[in-house]
Amino acid sequence: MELGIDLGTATTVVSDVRRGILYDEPTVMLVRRGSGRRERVLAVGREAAELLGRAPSRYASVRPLDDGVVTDLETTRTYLRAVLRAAGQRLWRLPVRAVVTVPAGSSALEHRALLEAAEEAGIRPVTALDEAVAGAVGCGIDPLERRVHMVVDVGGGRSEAVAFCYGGVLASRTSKTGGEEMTLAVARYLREQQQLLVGDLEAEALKVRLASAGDEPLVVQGRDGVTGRPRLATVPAAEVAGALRPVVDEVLRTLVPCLDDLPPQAIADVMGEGVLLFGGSSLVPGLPQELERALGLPVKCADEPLTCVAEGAARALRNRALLSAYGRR
Ligand SMILES: Nc1ncnc2c1ncn2[C@@H]1O[C@H](COP(=O)(O)OP(=O)(O)OP(=O)(O)O)[C@@H](O)[C@H]1O
Repeated sequence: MELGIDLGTATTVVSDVRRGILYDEPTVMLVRRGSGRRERVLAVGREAAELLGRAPSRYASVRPLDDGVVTDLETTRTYLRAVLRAAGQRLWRLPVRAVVTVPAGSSALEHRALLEAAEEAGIRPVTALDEAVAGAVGCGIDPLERRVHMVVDVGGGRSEAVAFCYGGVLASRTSKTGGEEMTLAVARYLREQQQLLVGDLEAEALKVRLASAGDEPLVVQGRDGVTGRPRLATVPAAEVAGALRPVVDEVLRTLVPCLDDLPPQAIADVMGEGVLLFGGSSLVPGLPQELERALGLPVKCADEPLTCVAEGAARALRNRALLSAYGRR
């Protein structure tokens, strides 16, 4: 199997060179931790997310990444094994080689930890590639060109702006703010303005529904903050959007100065071509327009903002020149 693996803070996407997307589920697993015994995985991905808050107390939910970075080697290895099984590796019993993506702002130690966990999970050879470069490849850009390209990736745990050309990164900026902060902002708004307590899953679902709500009010279920009883609330879409605004502003404030590090010719290239935008949180209504205004440059949204990174990583696997220029070992 030749895989591109986008191991994101919120979502893990696995793409196979020939078969396309094999796995696209939340980055979470449910494990049983016994005294002295090894961790046993009860569920991974969507199934684990659905059991959050419902599973018996001897099970623990584990998220292997924090702000896009591996927190624990053993947990990440166990998680990757479970993902490969769910993606059908056991069925085919094929050796796996892969490109795994890492944030451009991750340190050598951080990406080495991910590579080590992947190797221990049986993925060999494995190369790390910046998410921004992989996403660009997934959208049909050739990062080996002389022309400068700039991409903005607004993900779950972090957001990045990266400019690159001719096999090298020219400038990058990282914000440890993304979709998860936006979800927290929605939950805070419901608690403070609507006196409604909701879990992370409900708050995230409300945030995602905003993209298709237009001006229609949104209905959300939770627990009344005063009586503790279940209650439905109808909230104006504009108020939910307003709750997201400070988080979006914070992301833009950190990413836009990436332009300051570029020479004038590079800006001219980006101006001609436009900035490519992807990542799940780029789907927040109005974000592309806000980014365009803040950068003063045209912004193009990826057709597949949630899967282009994994698809690009899988494609990069067969491009030796690209991997020797941008790959990290
Ligand atoms: N329609 C939508 N509107 C708003 N946010 C969305 C939408 N769809 C997905 N998201 C958010 O996108 C985020 C996941 O995006 P993505 O998969 O690009 O991030 P990731 O790769 O998991 O994280 P990171 O790159 O930060 O490690 C989640 O926070 C999710 O709530």
